[in-house]
Amino acid sequence: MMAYLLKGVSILGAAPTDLHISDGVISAEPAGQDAEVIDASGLVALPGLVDVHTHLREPGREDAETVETGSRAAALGGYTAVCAMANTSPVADTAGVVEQVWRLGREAGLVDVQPIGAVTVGLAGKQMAELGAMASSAAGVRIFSDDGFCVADPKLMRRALEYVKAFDGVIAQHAEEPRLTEGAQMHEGEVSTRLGLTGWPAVAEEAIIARDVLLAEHVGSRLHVCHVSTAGSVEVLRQAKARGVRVTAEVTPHHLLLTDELASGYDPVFKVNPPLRTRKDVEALRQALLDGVIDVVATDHAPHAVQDKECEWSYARPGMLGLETALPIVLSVFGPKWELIADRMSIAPARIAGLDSHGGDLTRAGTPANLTLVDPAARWVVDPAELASRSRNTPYAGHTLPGRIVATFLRGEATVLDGKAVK
Ligand SMILES: NC(=O)N[C@@H](CC(=O)O)C(=O)O
Ligand SMILES: [Zn+2]
Repeated sequence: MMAYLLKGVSILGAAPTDLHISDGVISAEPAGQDAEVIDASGLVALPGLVDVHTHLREPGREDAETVETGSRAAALGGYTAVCAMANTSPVADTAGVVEQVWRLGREAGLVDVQPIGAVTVGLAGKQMAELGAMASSAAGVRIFSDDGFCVADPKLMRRALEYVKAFDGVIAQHAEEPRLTEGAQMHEGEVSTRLGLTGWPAVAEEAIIARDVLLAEHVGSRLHVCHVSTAGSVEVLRQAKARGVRVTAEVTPHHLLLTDELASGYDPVFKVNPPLRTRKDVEALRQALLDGVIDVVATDHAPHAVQDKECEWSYARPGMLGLETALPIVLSVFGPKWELIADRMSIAPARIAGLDSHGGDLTRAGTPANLTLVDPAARWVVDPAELASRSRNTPYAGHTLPGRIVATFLRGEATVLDGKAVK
């Protein structure tokens, strides 16, 4: 096993120090002659990023992404763990499928791939999937979600919340009241009116979150809200948290930056669920992340094949890439608030997902060496053709972003060095 000496690194923005990695952990002692020395002056070390919402598309849509290509994109983005959403084909609604995804993740060996299990059979919202079997499988599923679809039936949602309580699982809800979003193409507001496109009203998200925090409170179980996108949702969450409801929430980098105005050009790269909202929503989401009302940044990395994205707006699939641009976008929005970034992108998501070996304290000997090195001074231009993802649907093509991932380590082994994936 390789040993590393990161010379002059700044841990979370603190004064430069030497960081030793050996035997897969942070070490107090230099490893000796054999350690590979990395000049880390000017670089910031963060605990490896953890994404609680990634679409890897395998099995079923390997033309858009595979566990391996998505894992590589993740490592290059500074991630050491990703939670793979269940909306694959077949759906990850049995122990067999989640174990398959988990095994493919191990084989790729670039990040820890933690499968998310479906809440309902086939994501159809009718019958509960075998949550217990997925939880006790080799994959050890902790998060369950029908993401892509909402668990709209309140009785099913209640039962699922009750069921996962037994093994401290969590239901991650894609909050969208389907009756309020029929035919929706974008956020309902001034821009949709001008463009003549059917709108996805904010209340379709807020009504489900309001219902679900009440259900979670009633049951005393854990709820996680996926990709929160509106100012009203933030207020519902703020009140629920103040009452002590066991709810956590995520926001995507794109909802922290982009607005519905971008639909005006009819470029489907900006079509996503939930839709890009207004400047007021963006401001509320930023404040909520700072306040901790929103716990984590999650990418909702949603790769799509060219034919599913480079077509007319109404036919295009919703979703955008996220893994390779998440940290730079967060850095561009908040600046070098490293403690905040480490908490919202590593420590809190690791806690939500139950990934105990991630999000650790890099100043403590014995912490598993899951970390990433960022060059905050480096700026780079996003070129979709250069991304490791198998898909090209980044909304940031041509944008100059701050912050380059220089190296990533998974249990002390480099997965990225000099900004390149090692395999
Ligand atoms: N976010 C998206 O627009 N799309 C996701 C599903 C989802 O997260 O809702 C996808 O799987 O493509
Ligand atoms: Zn979703």
